[in-house]
Amino acid sequence: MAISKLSPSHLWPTNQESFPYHPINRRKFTCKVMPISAVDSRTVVIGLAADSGCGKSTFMRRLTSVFGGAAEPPKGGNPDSNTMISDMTTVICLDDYHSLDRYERKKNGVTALHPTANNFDLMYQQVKALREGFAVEKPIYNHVTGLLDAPELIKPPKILIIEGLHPLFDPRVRELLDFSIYLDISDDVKFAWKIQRDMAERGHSLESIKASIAARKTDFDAHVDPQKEFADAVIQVLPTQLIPEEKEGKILRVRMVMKEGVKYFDPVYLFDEGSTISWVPCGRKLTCSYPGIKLFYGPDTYYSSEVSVIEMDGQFDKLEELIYVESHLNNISTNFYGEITQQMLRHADFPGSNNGTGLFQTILGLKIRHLFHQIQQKDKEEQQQEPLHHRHATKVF
Ligand SMILES: Nc1ncnc2c1ncn2[C@@H]1O[C@H](COP(=O)(O)OP(=O)(O)OP(=O)(O)O)[C@@H](O)[C@H]1O
Ligand SMILES: O=C(CO)[C@H](O)[C@H](O)COP(=O)(O)O
Repeated sequence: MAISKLSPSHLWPTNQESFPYHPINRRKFTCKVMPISAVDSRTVVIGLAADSGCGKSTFMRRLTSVFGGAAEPPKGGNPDSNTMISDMTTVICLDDYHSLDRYERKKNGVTALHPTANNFDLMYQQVKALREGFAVEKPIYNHVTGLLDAPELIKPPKILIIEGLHPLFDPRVRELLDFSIYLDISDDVKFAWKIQRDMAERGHSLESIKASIAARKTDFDAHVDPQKEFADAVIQVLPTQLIPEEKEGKILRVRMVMKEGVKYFDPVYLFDEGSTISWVPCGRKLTCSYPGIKLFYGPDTYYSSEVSVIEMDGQFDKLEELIYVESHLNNISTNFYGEITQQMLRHADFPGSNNGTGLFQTILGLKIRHLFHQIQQKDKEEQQQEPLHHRHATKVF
């Protein structure tokens, strides 16, 4: 069936057994009513966009660890839940808003990246509700069976992270985000990572990996990639320029593009804010084997927005020596000298810990912590100015 002929009943599963109370189809969407306490600030919402296999889970592990406490699936819930909860954060996977299950997508010849296969109305309503302090019953897309399971209860956390293919696709959802990130992995590197994971860990053949990338390419280019224009920070992962023709993805050139003028976010800089700087730190204080390390910092434009870019090409030999580079970075929002290096050492076994992917993900984690505290502080000040009887109001959705 052509996509244009899909009716709403195809867009949302109506099988009562597998999905007993879908908020949109089975009943009017209601949220559990939760009182907003006088001292709590609202939920801060962060969006992380990337294609599948581009390092979202790894980034999430780095980010949630900055806030402390282990992130775990909801206790006693569906073992195939995609949600991760820690003391401060809840990470929800936007695959849960697929409106077509794997079999319906196949039947209709549509990929999970196409907007038709996703329920953006529900995504918007539920992210908005959580941001405003209401619990929601969110669907679960089961990656094992390819079906939509019964929903799970998500309570409003202090920090909500929505990660997946389309957090920046719908302008209504974009408006709800306090900060957004896009992981932009170049085709060569994406291919190398996919091969490494899907061949080595999942037993897929080279041909099937190539076919899967090709099948997704049109929808990726049309509906996922354009979201990077709207991100507050983009991490671009490219093959190194230190070795000519290197395309294996072993040595990476990683660029962090940071928009200017984003509320509560001051771009990181190297040595001198606003200057253009190229720096090879290898020498007495940093051990570098071939091909070495090169850093770059400077102003630029990105989709007509003013940005600052910081770049690192190459990788560290001794992670503890990262402190030397860290001491020349500014606006990094650390709580103490050496916190970036400490975080990187703590997760030395995560992919990308010896290069710019791990470094910039860690820095963004610290920047998001700073942004969260700033919003909290502002909420507190506003609440103190509000008359007491307004503060104890119970919100009804
Ligand atoms: N920074 C990195 N450096 C090298 N390899 C990486 C990096 N980040 C991720 N990878 C590789 O890519 C694979 C996918 O990473 P990860 O599971 O974090 O991605 P994902 O976007 O969450 O994927 P999916 O959406 O398919 O679950 C990992 O198994 C790892 O091999
Ligand atoms: O791009 C993806 C996001 O993770 C998945 O491919 C999408 O969710 C479809 O899932 P499945 O592979 O189970 O059909």
